[in-house]
Amino acid sequence: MKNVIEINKLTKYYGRSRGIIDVSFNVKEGEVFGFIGPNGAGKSTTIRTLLGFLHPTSGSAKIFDMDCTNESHKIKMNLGYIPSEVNYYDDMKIKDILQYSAKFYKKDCSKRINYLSDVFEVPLNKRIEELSFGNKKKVAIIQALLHEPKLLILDEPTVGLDPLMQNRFFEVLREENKKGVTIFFSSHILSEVQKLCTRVAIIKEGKILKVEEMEKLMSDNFKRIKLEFSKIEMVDHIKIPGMVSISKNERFVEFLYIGKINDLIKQLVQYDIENLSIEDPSLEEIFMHYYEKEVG
Ligand SMILES: Nc1ncnc2c1ncn2[C@@H]1O[C@H](COP(=O)(O)OP(=O)(O)OP(=O)(O)O)[C@@H](O)[C@H]1O
Repeated sequence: MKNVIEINKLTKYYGRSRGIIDVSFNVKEGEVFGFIGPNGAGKSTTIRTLLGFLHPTSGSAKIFDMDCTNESHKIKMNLGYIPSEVNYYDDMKIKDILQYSAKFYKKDCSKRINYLSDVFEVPLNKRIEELSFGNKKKVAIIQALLHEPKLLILDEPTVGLDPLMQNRFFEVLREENKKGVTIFFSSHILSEVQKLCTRVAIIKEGKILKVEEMEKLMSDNFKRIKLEFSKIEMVDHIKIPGMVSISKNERFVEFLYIGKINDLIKQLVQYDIENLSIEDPSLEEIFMHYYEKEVG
């Protein structure tokens, strides 16, 4: 499978302050790739460099094998971008904004505009100033999709959408992905990333901490263990190497376990346990774990 996005040692300094340092990863054709990190980690800097809005200090970024700085215009013919914040001229009608956008791609997008405005219930004849924040976001979504791009770069795309519209948006993304569209999905909402993405990059303080298949990230990581003891006194005696984030409540103990399940079971036989459950943690927990590990 060929790479749609190739980022190689990408570094961006804003004057003396760090944006991103030595960021390298690839996104393959047809992937739904998640990009996650805490505030100020460098997600927007990476995205803005991909879009040609920022020039890198060093390193390179390519989309469709074209340089993101020098060939941005050509790249954009096949790229759809949803920004986290949307700004439009207030007095323009939605249909005029969308038709104006469509002209850039030199193709007739009217059918697609009508289809998408039906899906997202966008009133094409209204002016921007009449719209709520969420409805403006929907206009940005249509704008990103109207020319049927091969790559979608999404920066916090669901912020402002109500749950119904979020679901519709995900349905549309799945449809697009089935048609072969590659999706680069940057989000703070980790449950969304977990639901949608097949691979994920974690960025922190400008550097990539990990690039991993979602399934592997979820299964190779720690597990969430829940134990129920027969007697409340036993709860205080539980001590197993590899247990972290422990919480105790009456006869119940919950913790995250890092290590081999076999080793855990060997340790558990010494306790009188009534019930046991082993679950995969959420992406949120994994993310917090990486974050805490780095900080601590
Ligand atoms: N225009 C700028 N001038 C100076 N520093 C900047 C500028 N834009 C971003 N930075 C710095 O670059 C670093 C990365 O910021 P960036 O906006 O890329 O992070 P982010 O991961 O998108 O954060 P958030 O999730 O809060 O949007 C931060 O330390 C930020 O302060």
